[in-house]
Amino acid sequence: MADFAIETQGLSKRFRSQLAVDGIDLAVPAGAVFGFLGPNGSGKTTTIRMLLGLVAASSGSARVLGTEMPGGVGRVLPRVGALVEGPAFSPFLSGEANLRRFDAADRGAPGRSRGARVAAALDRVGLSHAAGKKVHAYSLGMKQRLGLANALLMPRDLLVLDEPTNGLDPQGTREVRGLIRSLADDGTTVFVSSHLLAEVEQICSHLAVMRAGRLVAQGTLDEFRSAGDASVRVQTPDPEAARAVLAGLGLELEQAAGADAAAPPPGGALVVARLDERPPETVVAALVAAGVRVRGFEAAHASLEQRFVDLTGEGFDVVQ
Ligand SMILES: Nc1ncnc2c1ncn2[C@@H]1O[C@H](COP(=O)(O)OP(=O)(O)OP(=O)(O)O)[C@@H](O)[C@H]1O
Repeated sequence: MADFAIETQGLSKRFRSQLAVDGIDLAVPAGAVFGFLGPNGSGKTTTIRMLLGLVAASSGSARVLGTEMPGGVGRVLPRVGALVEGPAFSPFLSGEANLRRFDAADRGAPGRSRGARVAAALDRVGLSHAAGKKVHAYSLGMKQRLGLANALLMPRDLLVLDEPTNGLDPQGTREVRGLIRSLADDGTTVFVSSHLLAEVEQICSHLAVMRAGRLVAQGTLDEFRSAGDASVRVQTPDPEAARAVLAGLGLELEQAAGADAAAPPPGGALVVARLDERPPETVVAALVAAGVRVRGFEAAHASLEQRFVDLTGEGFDVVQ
């Protein structure tokens, strides 16, 4: 198996005057749960469509499961489960009948075991109870689950999911997260796009961030977490003295979010400064040496959310 499940070089897509995807170099390690994050319109779906051979790239190259696309599409796609803009289900057939039709269209899927395969896929996405219901009576979330079940009919090496929790309620979202985790535990590489930071943060081992067609960052979740600016937060009854010590060390003081200078909390006021390269313990030592009473001390990197706002220039919907 290739080291990378997906690899692109300079992959671009132009729609008339608009460069929807602008020369991206993606590297999705085999076995990763890879979050493809970006605001609406940043080029995620267009990238996914190029990876699956649904739309031709304007320039650049893409390898999926070690095979050049779109040339290898016939060999690669049977190993890839995809959920992209919901498959075209027939509204007047039941969920089960729809899945049977999709399964029958897959030449690699043996007919004898079709019933068991369809039942297992429905069960995996929690739709067994609605198997016989016609799809036009499904809610958006149920249709989304059916799309997932379709992607899961056969064992896959790679799952490509475009906004898989779109339309799901919080319970459904949790279930899909759990499902993605269990698939990843089975060794499947999962490439999942989202505009919800909270969603990918909880399930992904790796992230890439898109902004206006460009890939602005990619790496492991841990790399993202430790890449942001760090700060120190000091809880003290001597805020003025603490500020003087921090400023004396050359650290830039920041406004403490939520701190109310007029009414310091019983534990003392919160003093926050941006940390440079020095180890945080040297800051504690300087505070103590200056006689500042330290009741609480925390050195932390900027939140992942702040990092994404910095990278994309806009906020993410972090509520889910
Ligand atoms: N077929 C098309 N013709 C013209 N422009 C398109 C086409 N498909 C996408 N675009 C444009 O390309 C840009 C990127 O769209 P894309 O759907 O890839 O973004 P996205 O990150 O998936 O956003 P969303 O989360 O809203 O789906 C958008 O400005 C979109 O309007």
